[in-house]
Amino acid sequence: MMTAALMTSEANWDPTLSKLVNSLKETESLSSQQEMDFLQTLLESKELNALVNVHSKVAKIRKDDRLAPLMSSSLQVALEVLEQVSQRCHISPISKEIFTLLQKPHLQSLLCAHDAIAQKDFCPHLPEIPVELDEDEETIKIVQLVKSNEPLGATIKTDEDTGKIIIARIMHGGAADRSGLIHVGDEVIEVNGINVEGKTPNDVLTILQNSEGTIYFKLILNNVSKMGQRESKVRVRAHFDYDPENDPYIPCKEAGLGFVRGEILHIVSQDDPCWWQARKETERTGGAGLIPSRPLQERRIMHERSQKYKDDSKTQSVEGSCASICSTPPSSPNPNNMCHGIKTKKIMYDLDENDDFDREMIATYEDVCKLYPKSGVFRPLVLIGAPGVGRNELKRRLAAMDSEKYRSPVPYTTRPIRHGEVAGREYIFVSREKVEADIADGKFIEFGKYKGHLYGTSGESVRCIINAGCVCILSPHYQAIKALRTPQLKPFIIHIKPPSFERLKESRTALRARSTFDETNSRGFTDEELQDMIKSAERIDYLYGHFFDEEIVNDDLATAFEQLVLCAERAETEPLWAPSSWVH
Ligand SMILES: Nc1ncnc2c1ncn2[C@@H]1O[C@H](COP(=O)(O)OP(=O)(O)OP(=O)(O)O)[C@@H](O)[C@H]1O
Repeated sequence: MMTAALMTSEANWDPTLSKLVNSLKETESLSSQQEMDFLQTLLESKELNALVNVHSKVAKIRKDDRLAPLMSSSLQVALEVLEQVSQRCHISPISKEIFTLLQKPHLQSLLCAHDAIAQKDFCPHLPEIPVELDEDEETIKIVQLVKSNEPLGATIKTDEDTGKIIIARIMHGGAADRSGLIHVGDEVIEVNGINVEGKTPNDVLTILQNSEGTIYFKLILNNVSKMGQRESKVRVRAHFDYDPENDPYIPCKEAGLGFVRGEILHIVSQDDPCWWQARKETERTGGAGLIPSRPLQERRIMHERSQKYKDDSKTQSVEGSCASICSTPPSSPNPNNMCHGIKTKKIMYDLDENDDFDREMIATYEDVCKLYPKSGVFRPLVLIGAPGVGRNELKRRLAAMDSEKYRSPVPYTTRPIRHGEVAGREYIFVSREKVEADIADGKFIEFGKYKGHLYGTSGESVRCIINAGCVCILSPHYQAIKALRTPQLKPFIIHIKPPSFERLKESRTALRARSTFDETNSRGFTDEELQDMIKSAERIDYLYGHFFDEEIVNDDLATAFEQLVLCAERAETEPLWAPSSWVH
């Protein structure tokens, strides 16, 4: 026979398939010749035979205990080891080697593939066989839950079309979720024997609040969404403070999750367009809470701003008086500059509109990932702060501590070279045309104008320092944050803040600080300048607070410097949260 001849000629033909083909002609129940032909073609196909062969081999290998994986989370373990050894890299060469090895993308991909196989992630995930339900037939279920101090972790609402009470959401990890008995979309018919038809969600809530011990729900199951909800892996950094107690629109205050700006949140569900479910990264156990979704929060901010602008236009705000932002020219790395009395001047940055633009930026949540330190490549340290607060003083001290390691780029200027200056030491002296062209090409990370001359720092000079394996320290004008915060530079940004007015005055007087608002640096700060410093710091915090990795209050200089050294060490050795776009 043709079939038998074809099959026996193939050395690796699966015997089960041959048997099936041979038994086909004996099958009388298949009356249709068309069906017989179809089956015969399928069973004789090379593709099916190859698949069956692979399957048999995998099944055989899986029986061999020696090949059983020891664990299915090797990548996770590797990342944990990475985190541990990262703190020891600078003291142990072995740790450093392990650190470099574990960072290799090939090794991580290998572990990832291993885990996928160990978790049998290759098995097909077939959809559940649908239960054939009569259209009119409803599945009614009595669910029994014991009331405790823990909230139920579910919210209800009135269905807009039917007016029935339905389960609106189940909080991840909450009591309802863990019970596995209640699902989104289930219709509530009775609570503790009380029919809820025609009642509002608040009525139902009152019934629940007044119940003691066991609570019975009579539910009509929603057959569509019985599948378990999967947790998303998204982590975000909150760019605003949120307190559910003060939110009149949250569907259920008790289910809300409050947080402050800068906290890292694990978003476990984004199913609802308005209310996400999240957990704090630092509190890994317990149920999730409700937070406003990004689109909802953006709409709220837009609304608040339009209200504020309306009010502002009525009462000419004093804001206008601090619209022009002052800063010193990018200071040179000349070690002589470490002494007081060097030329520090006011520069009027031509970026006032930019400042308004920053105010327009809608900061809600930023997707973040852990950024692991790379040996030999240091993140630039960026010191942001109000003019005169002490950024350059701290920068100079860091460079003085280890001048081989901590370096600042030499700024460019269009002003003529002065007596005693060395080209390339204090400044790189260039023509106005060149600076203007470079600014237009986006080559400067910061620039400003003073007495008709341009000053600026080029991105290239920053990259040179990084590529030389040094830590680049920058103290730019705060508007430079946007240009600096790129996946290429991955800066570690520190806000140097002034202390209270009293402490500011006391500390600056004690060390005979020189005012940077005075061209000749011949006097101390006036009270007004110190007040301006505090106001300016508040403004910087308002505009850019969400971008800061750390904050240092520059009260006692020695303490502030110690904190800066610790920050520098953290940036070098610890895996830290950073925008996802910097990691992927
Ligand atoms: N914690 C402190 N206590 C006392 N004096 C300080 C402190 N920090 C800085 N100073 C002094 O304050 C003055 C201004 O500091 P610095 O030049 O570093 O300010 P800056 O932030 O770089 O200002 P600008 O942006 O205007 O250049 C200097 O004389 C400095 O020595």
